[in-house]
Amino acid sequence: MLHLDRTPSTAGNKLKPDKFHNHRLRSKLTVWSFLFLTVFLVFFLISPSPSATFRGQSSPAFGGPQWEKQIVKSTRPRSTSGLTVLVTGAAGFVGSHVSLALKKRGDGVLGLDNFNNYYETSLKKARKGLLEQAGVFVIDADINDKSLLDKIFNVVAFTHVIHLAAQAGVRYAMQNPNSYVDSNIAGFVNLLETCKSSDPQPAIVWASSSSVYGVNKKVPFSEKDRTDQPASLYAATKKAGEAIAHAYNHIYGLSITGLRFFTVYGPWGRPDMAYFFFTRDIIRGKRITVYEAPDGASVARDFTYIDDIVKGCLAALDTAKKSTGSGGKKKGPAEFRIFNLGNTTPVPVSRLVSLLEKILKVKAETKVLPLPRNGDVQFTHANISLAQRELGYMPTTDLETGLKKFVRWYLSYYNSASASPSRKKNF
Ligand SMILES: O=C(O)[C@H]1O[C@H](OP(=O)(O)OP(=O)(O)OC[C@H]2O[C@@H](n3ccc(=O)[nH]c3=O)[C@H](O)[C@@H]2O)[C@H](O)[C@@H](O)[C@@H]1O
Repeated sequence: MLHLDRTPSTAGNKLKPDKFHNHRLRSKLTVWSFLFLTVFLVFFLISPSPSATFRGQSSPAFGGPQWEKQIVKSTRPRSTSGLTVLVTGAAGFVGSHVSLALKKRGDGVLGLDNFNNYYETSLKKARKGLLEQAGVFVIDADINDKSLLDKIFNVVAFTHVIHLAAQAGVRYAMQNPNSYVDSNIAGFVNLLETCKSSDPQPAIVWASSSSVYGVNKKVPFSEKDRTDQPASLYAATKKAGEAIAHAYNHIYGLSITGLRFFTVYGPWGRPDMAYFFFTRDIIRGKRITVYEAPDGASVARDFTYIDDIVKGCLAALDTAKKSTGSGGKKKGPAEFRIFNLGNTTPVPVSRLVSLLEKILKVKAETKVLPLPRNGDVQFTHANISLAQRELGYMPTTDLETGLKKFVRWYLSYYNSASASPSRKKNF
């Protein structure tokens, strides 16, 4: 309040110069504030937002001679007839198995994975550990990072790309729809953009899904059946992927093979899948929810064991014809294929539960609920005659045998995980 006391009580001539001075000061301040705001706005507009960083900016950590050396070493095939393959989603379930199988038979392999936290990242890191032991270098990056992809393709002339990076899971799409669009559509387009511009263009094999058959009633599902009735956003993005793949094949001469996987399970699997969390919950004595169809009919899946899927993936790579274009220009028609990779023996979910009870020797606490409208379909069943004919694909593992292998892995992985930090068991 003291300053108020010092204010002249009467206005007079003495006030005039002050008034003038104050006015100039105010204009100066206005100009400077305006300049400051402009600079701030310009800076704000040109600096990348967090989502832009996710969608396309390259991390400065990538690059340099040491990094390139690791890539070259990892992608060098053992013999001149070997493939040079980029595996996206390499720290994922199918990706890690496929990467190891390729490396084991002598192909050159580079892995790419964004290690997102859709499920426990420690499991993804453990898979990466196995790949590193086998000599596969895995880059921690997103398929939406265009400049990173371009950098990798500048270092290596890939003969093949197997694209397994995706946002998986049918039910999670209701919680996080954008994640499906980012990975399964935007990310796929980004990868195809790099592939189409590269010289030579690689042949591409990628993971579609049995879910594209949606609410179809005719079984077994054949590649010729309609796929325009998806029951989940996940299925819709996989169907969109198939359409996008066709466009890139048509315009740029990319050789593309889509594989419709049917509920793949096995060791090093995905914790978001029913067989995996049923096992965990049964062991812990936690109640599991088993869905049944509204009319009391069973809900069934054509569960397919991981080793069978890996054989299908390798056969798809080996039989893929070369892309015909180069540097973004088509030079002739290129191969476009789609195959079902299933087991051909649908099993009710109730049977999955009783098999787990038998293997674990624990009675499951179950709650039966009608199949909710959350993206799940009532049944899947693959007709695999096309894959049989063209790829020599023949699944050999029934659900009980596969689940035994899964449970053995599960117990050893999680027991040793709690006992020691190193979980370097072999596949
Ligand atoms: O075939 C495919 O393409 C898809 O297979 C699986 O999807 P899904 O077959 O639904 O596998 P789970 O989520 O493991 O469900 C298996 C079965 O268990 C049932 N379920 C699931 C969860 C639950 O709490 N209770 C239950 O009975 C489901 O209705 C379904 O019939 C994968 O999660 C998808 O990523 C993949 O694309």
